Amino acid sequence: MDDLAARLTDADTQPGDVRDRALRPLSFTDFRGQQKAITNLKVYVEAARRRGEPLDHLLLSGPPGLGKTTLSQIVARELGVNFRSTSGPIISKAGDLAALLTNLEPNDVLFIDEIHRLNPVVEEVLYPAMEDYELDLIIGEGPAARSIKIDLSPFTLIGATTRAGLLATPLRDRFGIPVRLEFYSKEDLTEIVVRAAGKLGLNMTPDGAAEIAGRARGTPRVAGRLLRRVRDLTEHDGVTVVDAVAANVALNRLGVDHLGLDSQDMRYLRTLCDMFGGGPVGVDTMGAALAEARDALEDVVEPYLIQQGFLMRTPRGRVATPRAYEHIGLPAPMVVSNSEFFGDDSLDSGGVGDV
Ligand SMILES: Nc1ncnc2c1ncn2[C@@H]1O[C@H](COP(=O)(O)OP(=O)(O)OP(=O)(O)O)[C@@H](O)[C@H]1O
Ligand SMILES: [Mg+2]
Repeated sequence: MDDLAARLTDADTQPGDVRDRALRPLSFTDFRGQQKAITNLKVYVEAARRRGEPLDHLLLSGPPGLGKTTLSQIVARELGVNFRSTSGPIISKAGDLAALLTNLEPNDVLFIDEIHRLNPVVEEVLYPAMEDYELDLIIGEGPAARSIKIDLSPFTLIGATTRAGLLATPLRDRFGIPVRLEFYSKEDLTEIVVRAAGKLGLNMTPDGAAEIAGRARGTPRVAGRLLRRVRDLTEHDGVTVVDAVAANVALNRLGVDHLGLDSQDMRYLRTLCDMFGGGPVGVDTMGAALAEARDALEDVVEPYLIQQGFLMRTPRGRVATPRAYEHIGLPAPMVVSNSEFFGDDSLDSGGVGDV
């Protein structure tokens, strides 16, 4: 396969994405989608600002590229406070966190990205800080060790995570405002693309934007990346107005089909349906057939195929759905019984190595 890490359709951030910063919405008004979450957040932010108090601690969770970092910056800006940013794996010692916290001004936002990757020792320090704006630190070692308390300015912690399930319960419970970001509708993504095209100075029709939105896997980061590539290709071809036809031509050249599947996805589905009769087949076998690591398939290729109903993970291995056959233009096999899909009860995932 081509380099999985450099896929156009990958929701995770890539080195080229730094240019996206120019496209970042800077206010609630600029931010499209996530209607429910935004409506509530606006009310809380407004209330906190009016009272001159810090906003309650906010936990943003959801898949990569949906706007957690963007939204955190917007919240700080709308609150009119400083935005200090760090990330779970960077804070290795309690002292590092203490330094960050003691440098905050009243009501500032401290943003901790990938908060599920905080060191447990650091996490312990965070609890009293979040609850009472107090630091409990142990200075020294052995008999000379003593504990000291330091008062902190009131602040708002914004945690972001793609894996909310990995957060320790005591930490999760200390966030007054949990917000889960959802995949974007095609309509919202279309608006996002229209706006971003405007910022890039690209003459794009709403139809053209909708073509990109439909293939962006519900993810603004992917939409932005596709938009930039479409701009490159159409500019090169001397296209002055990017309408649906022009966008379509460019996207097909990029190898992203109308459902957002790229050549790697198609190769996965063809291998599963053609070579292995639609499964069930173990993921290690799929990995060997495609010359890919199991992890890469599980984390990078399969989630979107499952979400789109092309693939099922069963105790006996991967199984293609009729929709997968339809999409790659092969006749689906006759009826497959339930037991074939779900395997035997005794074959629980623990018992089968290659699932
Ligand atoms: N609602 C939105 N409207 C417009 N652009 C958006 C929106 N949400 C995200 N974006 C754009 O998508 C890109 C990715 O957003 P962001 O970095 O905030 O995602 P994230 O959830 O923090 O991802 P990760 O989990 O990888 O940290 C950014 O370039 C941002 O400008
Ligand atoms: Mg982020």
